[in-house]
Amino acid sequence: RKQNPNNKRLPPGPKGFPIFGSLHLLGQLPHRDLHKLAKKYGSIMHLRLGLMPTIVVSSPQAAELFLKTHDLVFASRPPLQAAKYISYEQKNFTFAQYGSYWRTVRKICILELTSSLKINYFQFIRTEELQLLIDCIKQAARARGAVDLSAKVSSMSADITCRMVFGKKYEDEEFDERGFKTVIQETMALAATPNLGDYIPQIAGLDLQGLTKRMKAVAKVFDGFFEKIIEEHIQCKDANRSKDFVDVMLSFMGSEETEYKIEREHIKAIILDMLAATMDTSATAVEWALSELFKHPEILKKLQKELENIVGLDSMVEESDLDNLEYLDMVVKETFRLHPVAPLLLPHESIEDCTVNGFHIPKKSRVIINVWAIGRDPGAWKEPEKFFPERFVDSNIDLRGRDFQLLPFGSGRRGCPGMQLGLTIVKQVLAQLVHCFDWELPDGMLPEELDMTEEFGLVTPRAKHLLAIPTYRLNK
Ligand code: HEM
Repeated sequence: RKQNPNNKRLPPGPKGFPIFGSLHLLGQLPHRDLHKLAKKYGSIMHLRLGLMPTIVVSSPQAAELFLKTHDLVFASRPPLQAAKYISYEQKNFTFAQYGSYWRTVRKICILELTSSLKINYFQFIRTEELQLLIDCIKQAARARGAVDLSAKVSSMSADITCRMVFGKKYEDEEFDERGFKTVIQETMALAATPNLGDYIPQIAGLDLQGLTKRMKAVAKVFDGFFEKIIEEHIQCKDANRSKDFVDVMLSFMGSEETEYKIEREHIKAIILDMLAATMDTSATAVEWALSELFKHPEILKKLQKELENIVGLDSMVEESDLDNLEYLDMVVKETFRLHPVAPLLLPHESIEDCTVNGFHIPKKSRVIINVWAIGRDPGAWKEPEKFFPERFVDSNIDLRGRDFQLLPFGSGRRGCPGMQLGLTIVKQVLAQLVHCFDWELPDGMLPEELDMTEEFGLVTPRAKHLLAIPTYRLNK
């Protein structure tokens, strides 16, 4: 039983070494390491990572205590090095500390980007970009060539995001010689790499891992790009151009309307947030769903049958069909259960001391919700390792954060504000790819041979890109 200096009972957990604590217990896939540790120490576990008290939550019941019962106490974010160097000293929204700035920005973003009204308004962008992807895959089908689905879906997702946020697409070269997608991915990877400076702040300045240097380099690329976009928006005199997210954010610049004066740096930080939050998340979910379907051809067939019955082989899937596709909904839920896009959500931080389940949780503890482990909790799920969408037949469990055994979008105050938009993109893209094409793995690979290794990051995609050969299957 661990005690803190005031004799209050901390949750159980490994003892750890002086200074480094239990950092050595985390490897390449921390969600799996933490899952193993939770099996030994319990669903509310205390670790010291470096000098930082960290609480790891690994069951639906425990998640409910942190994200619902005591939601307000755990609604802040820790000050991470990545937010400092990449997100303009934490001026962004995703990593903002709990308080009125975060509240204001959250309100603006929901109103301008993720409300039902805006989701409907942006529908034409999703339809056009998805059509381009389907046309490109049709060409590959004619040539009997393999398609890099990971690359194609994520580049389409980047184009959708750019059009919603900036009002237009940018060519990769306009951004940086490495391309948009690569730099965003490097940024996400940098943000997710355990940074000694986050755990032992006293040595952050030494940059022992060279991460600060790399973060400053990507931040410079983004800054140049955002400056260009902001200038383009300010200079544009076309009165007929419809307003995009950047225009809206610019209209708040310098305004006294909000409690905080929103400056150029805030806007750049928030734009980056929106790009990072939208681009990779939906594409990664589609990539995992397709991987599971290719691994389970009978489930793929069943989904195609549903699409045939509801949509028919004479037409493509419309967004208005999505509500009628029950099996698609189950496939998406099952994918999120086994492959939550952000397996540890984003880190939360406690605003004050709190007692949870009899355990003392000190102020400024970092709280990690291991939704990857929760999706595999044998107390909540039968045969948890099995990909089995039918488990959702006659079940009310949904993805909205009310059912704590399935939390791919988090829950409570810090839950994902883009869930509806993300789900619409994931379902529509997945349904269209499965409806328009039959798929075969390349080089005679058998479904069971498909590699499912993950690459951990804030967003955790497949380690190896997903390749498959399409055959067009619609009548026209
Ligand atoms: C499939 C798609 C998506 C998934 C799986 C996803 C998942 C998540 C998760 C797990 C969190 C962290 C929740 C927490 O820390 O408790 C989050 C936060 C967030 N998401 Fe999403 N997301 C998706 C799409 C989007 C989209 C399309 C947007 C739109 C702009 C968005 C914007 C955000 C923002 C701004 C936050 C930070 C919220 C805050 O700190 O208050 N997400 N998302």
